[in-house]
Amino acid sequence: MSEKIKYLSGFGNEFASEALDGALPEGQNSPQVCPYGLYAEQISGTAFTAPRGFNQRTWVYRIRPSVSHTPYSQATRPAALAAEMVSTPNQLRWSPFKLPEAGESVTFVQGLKTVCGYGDPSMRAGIATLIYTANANMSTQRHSFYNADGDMLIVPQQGALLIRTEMGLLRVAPTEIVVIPRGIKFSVDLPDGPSRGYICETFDRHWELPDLGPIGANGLANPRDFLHPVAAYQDIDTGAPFTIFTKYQSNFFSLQQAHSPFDVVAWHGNYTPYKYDLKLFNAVNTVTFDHMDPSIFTVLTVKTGNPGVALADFVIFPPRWMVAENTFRPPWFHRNCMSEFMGLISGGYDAKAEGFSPGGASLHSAFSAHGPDVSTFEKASAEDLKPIKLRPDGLAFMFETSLMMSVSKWALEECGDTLQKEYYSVWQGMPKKFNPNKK
Ligand SMILES: O=C(O)Cc1cc(O)ccc1O
Ligand SMILES: [Fe+2]
Repeated sequence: MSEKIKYLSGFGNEFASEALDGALPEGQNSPQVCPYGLYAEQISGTAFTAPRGFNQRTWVYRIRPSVSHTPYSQATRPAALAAEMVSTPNQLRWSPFKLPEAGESVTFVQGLKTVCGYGDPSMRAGIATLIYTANANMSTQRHSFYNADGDMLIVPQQGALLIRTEMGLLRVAPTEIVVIPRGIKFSVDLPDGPSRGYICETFDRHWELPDLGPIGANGLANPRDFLHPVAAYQDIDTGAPFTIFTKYQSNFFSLQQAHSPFDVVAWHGNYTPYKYDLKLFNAVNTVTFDHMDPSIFTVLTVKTGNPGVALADFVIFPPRWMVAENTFRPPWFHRNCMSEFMGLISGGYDAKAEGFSPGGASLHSAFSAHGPDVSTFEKASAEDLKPIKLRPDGLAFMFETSLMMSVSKWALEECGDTLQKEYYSVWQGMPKKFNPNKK
C-alpha cells in the first residue's frame, strides 16, 4: 500500500464517491437496474424519520448485497471485552497496557479489552472505554468486524492503523483519530507492527462537533479537516472464505461468506467513517488569568437529551502557549459530577509530574477528588509566570461522560501490575500551608 490514500473533506457532508465512472445512479437511489450490475443497499445510521439535521444514511452500490451470507453463529468473545464489571469510586491509574508477546498473534478485534463503562447497548444507552493491543493483520486472515452496539472513536497511541472499510481506506497514525460508526464493516492492518490505542464506544446518537458559542464561526476542530474515504472495492470471490465478526448486545457472533465484504464500487451519503488529525486542533484559552474548564478543548461530543450534558466528550490537551498571569496554571483540585477517563498519546501531562505515561490511562470517577500531584503543586505554586510553550511533544486526551462508569475485572485484577496500586500516594503529604496570621 504505497500509493497515497485519497480522502473527501468536511464534517457531516453529503459525500459521493465512485471507483468506476458512472457507478452511482443519477438522480435516484434505487433504479430498476443499477449501473455495472451492482446491487443498491441503504445503510441507516439513524431512524428513517430522524430530523433532517440528524439524519444519517449512506447508499452503497456493491457487487453482492450484504445479506448473501450463511447464518450468524455464536463466536468466542475476546476474554476481556464486555466481561464482568465492578463498582469502585477509587482514583485509578494504569501503566502502559502491555502489547502482545512476540509469540502471540492478536488482531485488532481479538485485542479489544474493556477498561470501564456503563449501560446497555440493547437500550441504546451507555458508553464503554476500551483498549486495543494488537500485532496481527486482520486482512491476511480475511477477517472483518462490525459493531452493532456502538460507534467507535479510536485513538491510536502506538502504530498506524490501515483500515479498510465499506466506504474505502483510511490510514490513521498516532495524533490522528478515527470514528467508525456502528454497523459499518471494517478490517484493521498494522503497517508499523505491534500497536496500541484507546477506544470510546458510545451506544446512542453519533459524534458531533461542539457548538462554538461566543468563540464564533471558526476554531477548535474545524469541519474541513475531517477526512472521509473514497470508494475502493475488492472483487474477490475465490480462495478462503471471509469471516465477519460482530459485537451484538455485547455478545460476539461470526458469519462467513465466499466474497469480500469490501465490494462497494460507489456510495453516496453522510454515514461514513472519518478521521481527524489532532495537530490541526485550533486551541482557544485564556489570555488573561485562571485555568479554564477543560471543555474548552472539546474536539467532538455525543450529546444526551439533557442540554449541555454529554454522553461522551472527546477532549484533548494539545501543545499550546500558557500565558495566564497570577494563576496556578495546571489543572486545579476538583470533584466533578462527570467521570473522566484519560489517556496519553505522547509526552507528558501538566497535572502529573510522573507516573502517567504514554499508553497508560487514568480514571477519576464522579465526585472522586483529583488534581495535581504534590510535586506539580509545589512547582506550579512557585514558578515564574512567563509565557511558555507547554510540552511541544505532549498530547493527552480525556473521554468525559455524564455516566457513572464501572471498571472491568480485567482492568482491576487481571492486567497484573499494569494497575498502579499506589496511585493514591501521589496526593499524600500535601503540606499544611495554612497560617491564620499571614495572608
Ligand atoms: O483531571 C484532569 O486532569 C482533567 C482536567 C483538566 C483540566 O485542565 C481541568 C479539569 C480537568 O478535569
Ligand atoms: Fe479532572
